[in-house]
Amino acid sequence: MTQDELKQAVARAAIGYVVDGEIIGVGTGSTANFFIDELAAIKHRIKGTVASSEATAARLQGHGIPVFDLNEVDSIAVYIDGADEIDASGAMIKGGGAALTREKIVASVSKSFVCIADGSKLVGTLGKFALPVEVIPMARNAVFRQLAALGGQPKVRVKPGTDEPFVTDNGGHLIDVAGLSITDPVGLENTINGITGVIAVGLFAARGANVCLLGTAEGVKTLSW
Ligand SMILES: O=C(CO)[C@H](O)[C@H](O)COP(=O)(O)O
Repeated sequence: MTQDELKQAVARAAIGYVVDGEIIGVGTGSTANFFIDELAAIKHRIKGTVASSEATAARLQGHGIPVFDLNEVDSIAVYIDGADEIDASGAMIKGGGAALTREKIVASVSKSFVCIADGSKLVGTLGKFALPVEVIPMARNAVFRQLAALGGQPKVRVKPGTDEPFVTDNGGHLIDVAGLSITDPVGLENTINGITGVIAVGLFAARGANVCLLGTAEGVKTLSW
């Protein structure tokens, strides 16, 4: 099976976690896009969605699926999203698609987090994928120096084909930190959250996944915490 077929399989399996009549939180990225396309077929069963990025909102709306502003919503039944890496405890690195801050916000008000990922995303120790950190633009270099002091190799994410910093949906800049071996995900999440100028770090450990639907050649495996 191709990686896209594995992503499609977990996206389809995630439909089983959609709660009828409720608001569903929807993540960002290629796996989440497969999920949105599956959700379109059962859109009449849900009240609507909250999107974790402008791109996700546009895809949902393109399917005629209602998208609510988070400020209009009291609670979200389930949040369904991909990951760049997930470990055996359900801790994740996210933000390869630049949506980490809104993903973290939507996940934080959701009753459960269902991670959908192809099998390549399951790792023993987080950190092979460079850890994204969203920062306030004026603090970019100050945060960069503090991230370097933690032992990684930070790099400012740029707009494709330019030397200009990439700008997120929130107007933030991104620093991707390579070379970290994250043996204490909750501790590192707290440490990076404590750096002034950081908007959010793409470590989802204090609040990790409750379920992971993992696409493998042998079928979709379910991990739960
Ligand atoms: O965190 C994310 C976006 O900010 C995505 O969930 C993550 O990058 C995985 O993407 P994909 O499903 O395309 O592999």
